[in-house]
Amino acid sequence: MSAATPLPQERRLVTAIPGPKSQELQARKLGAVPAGVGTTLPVYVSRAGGGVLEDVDGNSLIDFGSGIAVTNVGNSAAAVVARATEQLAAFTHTCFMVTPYEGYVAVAEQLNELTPGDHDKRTALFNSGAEAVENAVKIARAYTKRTAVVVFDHGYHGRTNLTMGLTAKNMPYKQGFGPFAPEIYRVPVAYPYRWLTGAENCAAEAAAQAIEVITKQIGAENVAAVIIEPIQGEGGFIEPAKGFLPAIAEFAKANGIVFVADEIQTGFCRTGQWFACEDEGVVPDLITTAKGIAGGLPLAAVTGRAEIMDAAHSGGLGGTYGGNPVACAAALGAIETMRSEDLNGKAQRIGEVMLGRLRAMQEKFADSDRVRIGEVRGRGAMIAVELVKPGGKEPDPAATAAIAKACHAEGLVVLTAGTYGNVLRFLPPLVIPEHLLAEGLDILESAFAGV
Ligand SMILES: Cc1ncc(COP(=O)(O)O)c(CNCCCC(=O)O)c1O
Repeated sequence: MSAATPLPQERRLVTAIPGPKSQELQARKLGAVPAGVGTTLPVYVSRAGGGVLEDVDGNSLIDFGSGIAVTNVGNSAAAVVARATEQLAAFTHTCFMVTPYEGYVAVAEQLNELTPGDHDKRTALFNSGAEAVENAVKIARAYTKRTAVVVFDHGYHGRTNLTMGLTAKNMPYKQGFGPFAPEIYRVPVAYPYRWLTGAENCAAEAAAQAIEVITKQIGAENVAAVIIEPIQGEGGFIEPAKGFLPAIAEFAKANGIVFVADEIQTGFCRTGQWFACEDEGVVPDLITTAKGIAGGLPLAAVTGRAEIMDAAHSGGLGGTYGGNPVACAAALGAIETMRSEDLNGKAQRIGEVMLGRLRAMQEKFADSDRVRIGEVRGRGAMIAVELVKPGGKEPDPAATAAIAKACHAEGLVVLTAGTYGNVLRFLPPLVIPEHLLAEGLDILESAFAGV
């Protein structure tokens, strides 16, 4: 079948998962790729689109992962393919720092318009999320002439040396790869489910603790930037208690600290809004984006207040491939799709369906003597369940892994997350048909029952 043939939106298992051809390819991978490049599910994909991934053995799997929150518009979305194909045939690379091209400027204009705040903005494009975060730090330091960077418990920001230092969880991201950059400081985050005095005062108490660390241990006048995910992704889809983000943003503003929202996982309609900061009306000084930006092509960005972005001297920002023309064309196609298909509305609907079913499952398994759903949380199509052992809040990473494995065997691609490895996260493409969403949740419920 040609790539243009639409994929049947169905779960179809014709072999065990993974099938024989995938197993052959996995054997080749082990002989060609280092073990450090892990694999969640060694199923080798041949085609993908809508809410499914087709593998080399002819199986069709339901996708609750979107390649880790990337294919929001669906794999090979029509507008992405059309624009990227046209660009591929025109030119593939000139280096925007050498001889520029309109696509980069057009993407920057879109991001300046779409991101929160109606102030004058500028956008610089890069290739990966970590690269965007690295550059947000450079820009904040250039603007403030300060060096300290504040990040939060459970935060994740990348795998480069600086972003490993910004990331909280040691394994698998940091172990053995130090030393890490200096001038990085970690403070508490308002994690309602695990806040020791309960969720009610979590936001105020966590903000007070974070601000005390900044003022008493670092010196607010020494801090260039605070960097926070509006919903912490790899840390376990932690929604900071309402009020926490505005309190941190307000403190930053009052102390000349650049407030950086890392929306690499939450951005581009994933949470039912263009950007998750909108939920509490927070307007960041800088925002980092990637993942959903270009329908799967590698592109990342720092967008922010013009006076801050312009603090970096001419030639201080860049890189060979930053804002590659094909990736920019794909991004324009992705953003066009987000608008034309109302993907914010679709994400909100996915959230309604998933939260309803998962809360019913939480009730159904409330008395299980094997595993329980400690919390159902998230917004839009960024939903998760935190799994705990019966009788309390002790994380249950083993049950989490077992349930994910059972889902994989039944042709449902799900991902885990969390500092304690006890979070099942759900990131379906925003274009997933509702019947596949329902079927995926049925598979999940069966996996819970059988753990
Ligand atoms: C908030 C947030 N900031 C930064 C990043 C980093 O983005 P890159 O494009 O992976 O560099 C992420 C990437 N998250 C998925 C990492 C997967 C893995 O490497 O195991 C993120 O979620």
